[in-house]
Amino acid sequence: MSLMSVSNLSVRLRNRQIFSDVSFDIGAGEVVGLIGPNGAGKTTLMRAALGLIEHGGTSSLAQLGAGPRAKAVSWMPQSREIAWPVSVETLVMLGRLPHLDPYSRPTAQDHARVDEAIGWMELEGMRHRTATRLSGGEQARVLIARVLAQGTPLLMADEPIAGLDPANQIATMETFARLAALGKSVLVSLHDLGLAARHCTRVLMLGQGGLVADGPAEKVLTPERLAEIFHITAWYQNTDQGPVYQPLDVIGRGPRSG
Ligand SMILES: Nc1ncnc2c1ncn2[C@@H]1O[C@H](COP(=O)(O)OP(=O)(O)OP(=O)(O)O)[C@@H](O)[C@H]1O
Repeated sequence: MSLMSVSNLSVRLRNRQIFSDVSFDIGAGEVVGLIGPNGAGKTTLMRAALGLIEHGGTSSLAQLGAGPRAKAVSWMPQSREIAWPVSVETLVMLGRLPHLDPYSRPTAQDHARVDEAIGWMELEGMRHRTATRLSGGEQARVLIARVLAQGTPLLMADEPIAGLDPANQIATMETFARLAALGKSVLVSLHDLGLAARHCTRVLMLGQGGLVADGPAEKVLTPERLAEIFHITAWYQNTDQGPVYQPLDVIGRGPRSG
């Protein structure tokens, strides 16, 4: 079953072609990592696929009306601003808005989804704290909980683990894997190639102008592509604890001194 499908997607911004001819499907049970250097167009691709910006080609999500789309996909943008000084619990409940009847209070099911999301992101101890007074990383985890509470089959998140400490980065990627085990899917942009290799079932690599590779990490993260697209070398080993990638050096610049 396809949860999203984009076909020949292209975006032009201010007379500059950001990417073109991007096509892929996401089925149930996938954690898809979207990688690419700064400016490659990861955010633009996700926003176009959601129908938030003008694009060429087709996207199944962009074709939905706002109501059905909010039940099909939850979206965590890169900006982490929390505008209102509400409690963590209230903020996570905002994820239930697409399901709430405007004239009635949240149901037991809404509360159960909020409790589940708070549990997944290990936020129980901060449930009653004011969200705007949390640290940047804590706020990010609350915002992830909000999209989890939305309970959609597909979650799309733009660099959700940026700014999280290593334990919370790993825990968040493991939460995505748990969602996939339940038949949901996640499309997540990230810069950490090691975490992408370890936790994503599939990796989409975006280069200047379009998609350059789509497949399992060990097939996508070849030395040639790391050199050509990311301008780095990396150490790779398939260990008994899974694949390990460690970026080593910038090609053409050599190690930095001082
Ligand atoms: N509103 C806009 N008008 C013009 N150009 C834009 C606009 N938004 C983004 N761009 C350009 O589109 C390109 C892709 O940007 P985008 O934010 O999608 O990249 P990204 O891969 O998400 O980058 P990063 O890893 O730095 O977050 C960049 O060159 C950017 O300058």
